[in-house]
Amino acid sequence: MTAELKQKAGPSRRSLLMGLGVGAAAGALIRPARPAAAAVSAPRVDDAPRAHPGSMQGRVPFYGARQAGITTPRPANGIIAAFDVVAMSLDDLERMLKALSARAAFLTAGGPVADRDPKLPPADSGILGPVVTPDDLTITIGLGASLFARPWLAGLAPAKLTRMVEFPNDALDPDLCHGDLSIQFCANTQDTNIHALRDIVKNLSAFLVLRWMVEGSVPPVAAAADGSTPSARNFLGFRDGSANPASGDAALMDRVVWTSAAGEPGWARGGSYQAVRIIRNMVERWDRTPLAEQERIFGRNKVTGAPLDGGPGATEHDVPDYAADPEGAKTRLDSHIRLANPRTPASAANLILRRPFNYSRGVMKNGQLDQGLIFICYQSDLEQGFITVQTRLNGEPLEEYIKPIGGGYFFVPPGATGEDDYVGSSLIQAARQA
Ligand SMILES: C=CC1=C(C)c2cc3[nH]c(cc4nc(cc5[nH]c(cc1n2)c(C)c5CCC(=O)O)C(CCC(=O)O)=C4C)c(C)c3C=C
Ligand SMILES: [Fe+2]
Repeated sequence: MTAELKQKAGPSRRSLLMGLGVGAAAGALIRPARPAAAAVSAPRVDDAPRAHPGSMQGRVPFYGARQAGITTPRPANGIIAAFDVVAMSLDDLERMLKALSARAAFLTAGGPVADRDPKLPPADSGILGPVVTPDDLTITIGLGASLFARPWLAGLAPAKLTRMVEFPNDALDPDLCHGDLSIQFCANTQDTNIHALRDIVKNLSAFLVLRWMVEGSVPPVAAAADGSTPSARNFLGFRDGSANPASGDAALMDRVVWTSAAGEPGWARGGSYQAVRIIRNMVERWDRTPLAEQERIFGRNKVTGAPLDGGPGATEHDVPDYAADPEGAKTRLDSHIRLANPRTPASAANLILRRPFNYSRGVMKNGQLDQGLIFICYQSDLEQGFITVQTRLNGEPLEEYIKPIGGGYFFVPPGATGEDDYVGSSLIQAARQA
């Protein structure tokens, strides 16, 4: 059909879609015309999707003594992916770690992609266009217990790294568990994370086989003045992260998050243990549960996030006084926050830094929403941290509404200090000297 004929035939499908929106265009074909007074405001051509309001130029340095993505502010989007490593020797592993660090350094810094040669597959997926925007991307690399089963890494496993075992309320799906290596991607937009994942999958295909991955997000919030990540609501509607230790407090992070030389192989100093749990939420059941019961289960006010023993002006940052409530009249003894952190002198050793994302993956075969929490936490000691806290939570009333289905434990090695270094270099050196 010529352009002239097209014009005579009436508005094109493209102009209908642009001017009215897909739903309105489809509706116009099947619904009777509405009276003019009830019409919605006139469609405008500039109603097309808008660009992301942020500049996407924010950078979080990849190089540093510690890996980024742990105590750095949490952006709105995350992906956690686990891989099996194809490496027959220590040299292979070193090649993989060097290549992975090089890709991560580029992706987090951003810049133009390589020139296009029509005879070759494009160097870049093109998802972000010809110039990769850094978008506050962090790429955090962790190593699983199974990697340390390789003979050439014998005796070098981090002291507390184990394979995740099933807790009583778990229904672990083997296709969503464990892995030799984890990569946590965090950025302002999910496109940036997906671009980075695709880049790594492509450029490291000789060494890394994707095992499982989950995408998540949290409502965007600005970092606190000290660089800590504020709370954000989870899919049960509660503020999550209120009592997180302040990630902007370097001395606290040295104790809670980063491994010291004590009890660990020397190469592991300055790293952190990463516990990942994919926890399905039974949101339909939750949404039929009375508000007061929901609040008792967590031990916090749903709107303000304040502990239940607070007065009218209480805030989410108030510290509950459990000593004044020994019977649990205000904050139930089996409430989530009281079990997770009883706030005794002894339980100070079990602090963890949480960095979760909400996930939503459509509908399950039984017609229920597939939603939940990608629970990710970091600690200097996996046994004292996640494992002890989860053990205290076993049997909590919240279990009626949640089901852990996957995850794994990983050790995040110290960071790469510059372009001539790579994540995992201290491990490779230790293995060569062993
Ligand atoms: C083993 C560790 C934890 C798991 C697993 C976990 C799952 C989980 N948590 C929420 C929602 C909330 N958790 C909150 C506090 C909180 N949770 C843990 C640990 C685990 N949670 C800790 C250590 C704490 C802090 C306790 C404290 O110091 O007082 C809260 C309250 C607000 C907050 O501080 O973040 C909420 C809400 C869900 C939905 C969930 C599994 C799906
Ligand atoms: Fe929690």
